[in-house]
Amino acid sequence: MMIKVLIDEETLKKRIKELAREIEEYYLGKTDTIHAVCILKGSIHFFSDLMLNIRKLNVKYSFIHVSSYQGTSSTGKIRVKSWIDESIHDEYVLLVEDIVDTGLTLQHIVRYLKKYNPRDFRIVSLIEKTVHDHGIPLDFVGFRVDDKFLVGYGLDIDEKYRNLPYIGYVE
Ligand SMILES: O=P(O)(O)OC[C@H]1O[C@H](OP(=O)(O)OP(=O)(O)O)[C@H](O)[C@@H]1O
Ligand SMILES: Nc1nc2[nH]cnc2c(=O)[nH]1
Repeated sequence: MMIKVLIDEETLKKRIKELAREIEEYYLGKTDTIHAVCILKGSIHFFSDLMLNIRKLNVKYSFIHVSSYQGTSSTGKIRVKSWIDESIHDEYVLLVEDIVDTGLTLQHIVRYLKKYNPRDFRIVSLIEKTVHDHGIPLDFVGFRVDDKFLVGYGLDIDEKYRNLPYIGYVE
């Protein structure tokens, strides 16, 4: 399969630093500690790089593992492989997602996380696809991309390409 570079390593790094500043700006004056929730597996690299750039806040980490894609299409069914406990109750929660496409994954996660009654609930996504009206208000977005199936920097096709250091698309 031919992979073309869409967002190179340097552009990713630069934008993630900017996102970290935007996120710090939002929380400073409200709280000194946030609770970041990483959605595995796709968000692993984004989560790690973003958190290493947040310098002005204490950050608690939690991890959720869900999946719904087979090949390049959503099965429409969200499989929850691992979940978190109620420790986000009354906390400033930042949900960290790599990509929002149909929005099904986030809709599911947000619905259940809100039952724990966090004090504040924000979402950051590295990429927002603009083809679907996914209907989820995203607080911080790295890049907006049209209808391409992306790989790399955590994103896969059947578990391949996650370790590419850039974001590419299949021709
Ligand atoms: O908005 P949606 O259409 O629901 O798509 C977005 C989700 O799809 C991918 O996860 P995937 O199911 O491939 O699992 P993975 O993160 O483990 O690769 C991606 O990491 C998002 O979580
Ligand atoms: N790898 C990958 N997973 C996705 N899940 C939803 N959209 C995408 C995409 O473009 N690439």
